[in-house]
Formats: sequence, C-alpha cells, structure tokens
Amino acid sequence: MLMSQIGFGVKFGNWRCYASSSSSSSSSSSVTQSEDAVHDVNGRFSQRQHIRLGLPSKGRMATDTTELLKNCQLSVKQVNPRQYVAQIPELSNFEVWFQRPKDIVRKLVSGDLDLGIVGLDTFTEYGQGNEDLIIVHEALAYGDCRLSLAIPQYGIFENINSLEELAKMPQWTQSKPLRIATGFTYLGPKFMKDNGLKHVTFSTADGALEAAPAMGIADAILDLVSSGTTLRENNLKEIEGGTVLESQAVLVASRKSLVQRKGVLDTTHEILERLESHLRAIGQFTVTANMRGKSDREVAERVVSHPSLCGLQGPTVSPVFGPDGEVKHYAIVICVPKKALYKSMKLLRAIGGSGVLVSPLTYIFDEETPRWRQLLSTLGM
Ligand SMILES: Nc1ncnc2c1ncn2[C@@H]1O[C@H](COP(=O)(O)OP(=O)(O)OP(=O)(O)O)[C@@H](O)[C@H]1O
Ligand SMILES: O=P(O)(O)OC[C@H]1O[C@H](OP(=O)(O)OP(=O)(O)O)[C@H](O)[C@@H]1O
Ligand SMILES: [Mg+2]
Repeated sequence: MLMSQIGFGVKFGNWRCYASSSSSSSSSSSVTQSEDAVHDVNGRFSQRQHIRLGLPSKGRMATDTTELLKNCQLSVKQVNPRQYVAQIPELSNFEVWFQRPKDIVRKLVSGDLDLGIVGLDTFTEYGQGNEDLIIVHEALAYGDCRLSLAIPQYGIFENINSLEELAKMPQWTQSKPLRIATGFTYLGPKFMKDNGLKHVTFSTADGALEAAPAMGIADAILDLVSSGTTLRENNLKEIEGGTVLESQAVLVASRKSLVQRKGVLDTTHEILERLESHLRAIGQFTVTANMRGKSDREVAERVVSHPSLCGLQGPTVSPVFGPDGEVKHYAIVICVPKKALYKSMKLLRAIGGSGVLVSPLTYIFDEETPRWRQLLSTLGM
C-alpha cells in the first residue's frame, strides 16, 4: 500500500527505542551503546573517546555540508564515498560519521553522536522538542526551504487562500475530515492542533507527495518547498498562514555531550568560530581605495560621514607616499556587503576615491563569537 493512515497526534516509528537497546540494526556503524560505552569491532566494550560529528550521507545536504566545512579549513577526509566514517585532520580526537539526516538527530538523542549538521526541518521533526538537543548555529546559509501546507488550485479550493479560510470550509466534519498527506508526522498534527483545526486526518508516504490530491488520496499536502516548481507543476498552491517553518542547515549538539564528554565543548567552540568567521565573510568584499586629502583624520571623517562605508569598526586609513615623498593621498580599507558593492564604489568616487580595488574576504574573526556566549548561557555556564 502506498500510503498508510495515521491518527491525529500519533507518533510514527518509536525510534527512541534505538537509544537504549543493546543491538540496533539501524546503526550503520558497528557501535550500539548505552550512555558512553561502545561495543567496538572486536566485540569489546570500552569508553568512547572520540568526539563524533554526524554529517548527511546523501541527498541535497551532503555535498553542501562538506563544502562548507572545507571553506572553513575543515576538510573531511573520506577514503571513499561508501565508507561512513571519516576524519577531519585539523580536529584531534574527532570522527565524522555519515548518516541519513533523520538518523543524525536520532543518534544525537541516543548519545551515539555529539554534534550534527542537518536541516532545521529534520531537526525539529525528529528532535520533537527533546531538551537534550541544542541548536549551536541556526543559520548555515544553505539547504533553504520551508515546510508548507499546500492545497489544489482548483475545485472547492479555488477561492481558498489562507489557513483561516481552509479551516472555515464547511466540508470538514468529524466523519469527513480534511485529509493531509505528509512525511512530517510529528510536525503536521502539531501544527494543525496549534492552529485549532480539529477535523483533520493524516496519511504518509516516502516521496512525491504532490501527487496525492490529484490521485484522490488527500485534500492537501504538507511538504518541503524551495523553488515552488513541484507544487506549481502539480496544480497546488501555498496559503497564507500555512508555513510551518522556514528551514536551512543548522549545527546541532547534544547538551549531555557538551557538558559531560571531555573536549566536546572546546571542539564545538572551534567549529563555531570557523563557521561564524567564514559565514560572516562570504557576504562581504574588502575594498581598498585611494582618497585625496589633507590628513588621515580628514579622510576618515569624509568616509565615516557615509554609514555604508564604515566597514566593521570604521575605515583603516594609511598615508600613500608619492615619488617626492609628499602625502597627498590616503589608502582606505573597508568591508562592503557584496550586494552594496556598486553603490559603495560610486559613493567612494563621489567623495574623492580613485583606484578602487575589490577582493574577496575569506574570514572575519571578531573578538568573540556571539553564538558562543549564547551557547554557554543555554548550558547555564
Ligand atoms: N526542495 C527541497 N526539498 C526537500 N528538502 C530540501 C529542499 N531544499 C532543501 N532541502 C533540505 O534538504 C534536506 C534533505 O533533503 P533530501 O530530499 O535530499 O533528503 P531526504 O529527504 O533525507 O532523502 P529522501 O528524499 O531520499 O528521503 C531536507 O531535510 C531540507 O532540510
Ligand atoms: O519547491 P521545489 O524546488 O520544487 O522542491 C520541493 C520538492 O523537493 C522535495 O522532493 P525530493 O526532490 O526530495 O523528492 P522526493 O519527493 O522523492 O523526496 C520535496 O519533497 C518537494 O517535493
Ligand atoms: Mg526528499
């Protein structure tokens, strides 16, 4: 059967059982454990020493995740794509485990992973509000999509454009509820309940959910949308108030690991610093320009009178010595958002700038990473 019916609020697949059992067929590694003990390949139990990061093994997130780490100078050394364990030589006592995104969340809960990178949608769906799970970086700037309710553009839904209007339709009764097809069997029922929709029933399938309304299997679907092409091609539309969450890749951790496992907090700090410095830098250019002026101060004042030219903390201004040893120009160095490059360049010219050089910016390391302070406070430290 393509789809199986699930009741309102019923949890699918009691995956929490993986956490405590002594054997788990779902685990692709040879390890199955209670808290800290691992059953290694030789059949011996030992204390787990290595810090473990779970990365998506396949699908949309896989390549972008390793690419992001590489851009943070954390290159994942995987011997071949079918080997699920890998190293990051820059991080000592550290293992990468490639897993399906939902298994990364499950294994964080079970204590088999310490850190992970997944989509916020997967984290929220499979984490189910578990207090041990912490979001360390909420915006890794890829894997953007949203979890949205969508209904047909035709028939009884033609003039329905909001969740409120959908809820008020007289068609939905206890005996004939609104049928929603979704892979999000935790978030779906929760969203409907939170929004006060009573007469709702859910069904699930592994993919191509957009076919369900036209096949007569469901009235609506709740699925991930990025470009919106799949919805459009299947004559479906999103509605106002129907977005459950906006998602992108996130770095997540187990609170227990951060607090109890040696080295996890320090390593998380390092990963966070590398991520933040890279992600801050990718939206910016370094701009160098020569400015005519009487003194460094006078040039600086001219530049800072335009807030968009202030850079991070204000311009760096240095004298440019001409062939006669005279200083008639000053070089300024500022950071400029990529989107504002052309506007900034014209502004620089207008205030006496010339020889404007633009180079990519790779990292911005600040005194402190804001998310680190936030993490310590979440941990009560
Ligand atoms: N258009 C999109 N559709 C689905 N996921 C997307 C999309 N854009 C970004 N993502 C992100 O990519 C993650 C992985 O999606 P993907 O479909 O590649 O893997 P999967 O759903 O785990 O695998 P499968 O579809 O084979 O079950 C999603 O959880 C989401 O965070
Ligand atoms: O808004 P769009 O850019 O069209 O993307 C949305 C579609 O992509 C995903 O499906 P996927 O490609 O993962 O196929 P699946 O249904 O087999 O999981 C998602 O489930 C939607 O169907
Ligand atoms: Mg998919």
